Amino acid sequence: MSHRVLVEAGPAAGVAVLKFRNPPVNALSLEMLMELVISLEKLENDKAVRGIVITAENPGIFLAGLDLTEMCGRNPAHYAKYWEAVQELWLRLYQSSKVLVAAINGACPAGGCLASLTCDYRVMADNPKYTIGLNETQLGIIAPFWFKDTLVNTVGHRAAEQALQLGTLFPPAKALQVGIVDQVVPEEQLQSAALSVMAQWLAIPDHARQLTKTMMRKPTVDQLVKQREADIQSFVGLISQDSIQRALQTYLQKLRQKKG
Ligand SMILES: CCCCCCCCC/C=C/C(=O)SCCNC(=O)CCNC(=O)[C@H](O)C(C)(C)COP(=O)(O)OP(=O)(O)OC[C@H]1O[C@@H](n2cnc3c(N)ncnc32)[C@H](O)[C@@H]1OP(=O)(O)O
Repeated sequence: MSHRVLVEAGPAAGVAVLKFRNPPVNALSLEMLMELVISLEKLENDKAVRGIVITAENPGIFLAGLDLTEMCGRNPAHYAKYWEAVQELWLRLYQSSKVLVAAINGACPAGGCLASLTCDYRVMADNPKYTIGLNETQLGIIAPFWFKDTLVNTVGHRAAEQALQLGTLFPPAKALQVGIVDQVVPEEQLQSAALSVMAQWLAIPDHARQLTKTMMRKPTVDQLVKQREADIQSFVGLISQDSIQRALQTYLQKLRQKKG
């Protein structure tokens, strides 16, 4: 049974809705990653499902990204296991044969942004409190090459370079301008807008759309597939460094103090 991921039949035939529900912030813990991978595998094998809307159960936070506590103060074996799960989720999402539409109803930093970038289309709620982007540099860490490639494939090289170096978190209107999201709609219309876009994509014959998607994405996927183990080792090496651990601890501390 999945606790952190809710899968519901959508209101339209052939559409499922996958909802994140991992309080307080929908961080991608190891358990959450594993549950997502299992849910996606089930959906992938379900012939009745042609499209998946991905959203958060509770508006406010779409996905807070990777769980920082999985990357702090753990041992190398844990880091390796965690990173393999992050890779696995990206591979499942990016290679999904289904139409994926992200209905972004909250904050969407780093790993959250990455997850939405694997979708075929992103609709974001027009709430200035919500931001989206790969903000890794702001944490003193570096987005791995396949995070970078996913962004480049979406917004182009120049916009990706600037966004990545600055670790920019874009509010909705700016995100639309840069092309990180495809559409911004009033918050109360988010789900209906996502479903209406889904209907447009589902009007295309599956096999033609799927082969086209594979053609577009395969070179990026192959880059990771051919060096998965090296990518894990590189992550473990970097994340274990004292300076990186200190940077992450400081960032977590800042998040916690923000409240007091
Ligand atoms: C060179 C080397 C390269 C090595 C290569 C490294 C590559 C790694 C790539 C990394 C990818 C990532 O996704 S890194 C993660 C990036 N994520 C972020 O920067 C998001 C940080 N979070 C936020 O901005 C905010 O929390 C936000 C999501 C907007 C929600 O704000 P709110 O005010 O509603 O809630 P908060 O009070 O801030 O948070 C509630 C609690 O959740 C915790 N929390 C928040 N985000 C968390 C997170 N991602 N992981 C764990 N815990 C988190 C807070 O600490 C609080 O804990 P308590 O105080 O204890 O209750």
